[in-house]
Amino acid sequence: MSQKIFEKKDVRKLYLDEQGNVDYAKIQARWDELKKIKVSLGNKYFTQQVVEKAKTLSQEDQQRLLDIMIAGLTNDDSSVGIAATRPEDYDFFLFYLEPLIREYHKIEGQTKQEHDWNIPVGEYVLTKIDPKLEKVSMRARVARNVAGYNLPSSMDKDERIKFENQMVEVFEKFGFPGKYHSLTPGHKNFISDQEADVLRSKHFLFISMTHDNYLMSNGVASDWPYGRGIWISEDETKMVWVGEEDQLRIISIVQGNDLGKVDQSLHELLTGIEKSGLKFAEHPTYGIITTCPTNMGTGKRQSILGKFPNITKGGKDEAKLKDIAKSLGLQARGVGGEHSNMDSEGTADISPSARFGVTEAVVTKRLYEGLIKLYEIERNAANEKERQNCCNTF
Ligand SMILES: Nc1ncnc2c1ncn2[C@@H]1O[C@H](COP(=O)(O)OP(=O)(O)OP(=O)(O)O)[C@@H](O)[C@H]1O
Repeated sequence: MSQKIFEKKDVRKLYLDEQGNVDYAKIQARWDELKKIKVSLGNKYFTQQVVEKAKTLSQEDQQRLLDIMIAGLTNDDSSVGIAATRPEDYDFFLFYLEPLIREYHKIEGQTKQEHDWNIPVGEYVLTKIDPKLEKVSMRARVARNVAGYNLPSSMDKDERIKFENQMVEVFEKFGFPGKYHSLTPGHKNFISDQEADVLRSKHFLFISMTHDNYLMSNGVASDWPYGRGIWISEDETKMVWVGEEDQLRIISIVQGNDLGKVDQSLHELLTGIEKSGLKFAEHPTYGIITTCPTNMGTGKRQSILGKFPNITKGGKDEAKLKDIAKSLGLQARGVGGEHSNMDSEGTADISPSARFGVTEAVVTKRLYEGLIKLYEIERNAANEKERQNCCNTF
């Protein structure tokens, strides 16, 4: 089922009865089928108790619950499979979502998300790890959604366009020199496919969402490319994605070696957007509200693009780097982000995995401390290779 691209409007019909009401028998049959392939968290926590509680809700709310888990029902390889439809889902459907969020983020007890952007500049300097790390591509992003709007999975075309236009007004007034580039046909800032591809080749703009069966089936990619675009600062270090998995992805990319500088740049941009009057959706316990519950907490992901030719054996053994990174609390992705490959130099996007229960400052600290260990393992792998080459010559 996950091989072809399915649209939300078609997929959801599979789980409705003849009257157009949610059909729990059909949902359960599909979850049972998937249990033989892979058990996503959405599947695991769709218990009989959840079904009983769901049946007490209005039909409209039952359909919202179906929409929340529809990507998990559609995709055989789903690990979580959940996308919230509105910020309120994290209260209204907590009877289903809470255990799932707690398991994913390994939350024990009464942990509550705290924020701290107090990141020292000059402390997390990559050349202290290795003098060769003079000019590294460093990126940090936060996900944000604006209170009062639906989340991208349930926005309709008009709402997407309205949101984009509200953001254009913010960009025109918020004081950072830069330009908004829109993918919306007919928009005053419209850019062609070729111009969009240039921005993608620089790692600035997101790829078309219509090839992603998760984003298509849960509706995040609906109405593509309406309401989508990117604002980029004049010096190309700050950017804002509009209309991707979250309404906003606020990003900084800096070439250098001080991790604190990319945070400083990101925080300036975030504060500038906040000052424009936008109020971001936030949960009192789970922090920043994001479409996917895996990003809840800080909503922050911070990475560097690093080369690990020895661990990966020239990019051929990506799994080894991924396993080592995981053991250090880090995630290794390919050069083009999630689901992409590393290159022949073993270039990977390395970021800390934790999103919830750590502050923004701790994310940076974790990245730095993880990199100290990862580069040590890379050096050891290089030494080992040299030793073997040397022995082989005798
Ligand atoms: N340190 C970095 N320097 C430059 N570009 C980067 C860096 N890290 C990631 N990127 C680029 O950012 C883009 C987005 O990556 P990706 O979609 O994996 O992550 P994301 O925006 O954090 O969202 P998500 O985690 O939801 O997938 C990709 O093009 C990726 O290559």
